[in-house]
Amino acid sequence: MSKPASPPLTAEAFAAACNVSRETLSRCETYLALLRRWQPHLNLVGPSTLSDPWRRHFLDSAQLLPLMPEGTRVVLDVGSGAGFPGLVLAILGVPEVHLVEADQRKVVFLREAARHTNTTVTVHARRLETLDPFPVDVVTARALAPLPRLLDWTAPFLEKGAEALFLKGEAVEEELTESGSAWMMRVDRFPSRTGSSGFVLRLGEVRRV
Ligand SMILES: C[S@@+](CC[C@H](N)C(=O)[O-])C[C@H]1O[C@@H](n2cnc3c(N)ncnc32)[C@H](O)[C@@H]1O
Repeated sequence: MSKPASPPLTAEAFAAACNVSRETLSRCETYLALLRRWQPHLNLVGPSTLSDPWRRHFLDSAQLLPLMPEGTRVVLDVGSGAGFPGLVLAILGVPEVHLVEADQRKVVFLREAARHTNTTVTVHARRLETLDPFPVDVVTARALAPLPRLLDWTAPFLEKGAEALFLKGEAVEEELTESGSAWMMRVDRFPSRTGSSGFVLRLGEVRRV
């Protein structure tokens, strides 16, 4: 028998699960309201995910925070789209967040969402492959590319010592196997806290073989 679907996570349950203050939750609510307003025009996220946004987007993003190395200051989120996970991490207090997004219309949304939520982020309106590397502590990505391509694209940052936190689906083992011949790295997997069949993949000491 298949697992019954969980009821949608409430904003309050998200806040309790992630230890989010009332003020921070209110900024997340502002972000979600803007996302709902822009969604019909830009199709920013899968439409069905908006029936459970606190689980599918906010908890999915926020679960990365406790997996970051202590003292993390700078996060680079690649292929940010509507801002998941990067903008949520900035709202939750990561001091310096860089969002990389190639689609100019999504870039406009990201800048508006940052303005409406009073969040300081740097939005790089370009393809990741054209971004000159700079020191970052953590690289994040969700739904951008299969692992081998993701590693190629983010290597300039990871080979300088950054850790990766990639949100991955259930095919994570196949993706790791495909990457294995080209990369040496420390790998940790964490089952998604959203209850999906996905994983957070944490990679460190990434080196090309
Ligand atoms: C499927 S969406 C995922 C967006 C977001 N991370 C999420 O999970 O909701 C992938 C995003 O990556 C952007 N993108 C794809 N290739 C890119 C690249 N090489 N550099 C920067 N952005 C890219 C696309 O424009 C799109 O917004």
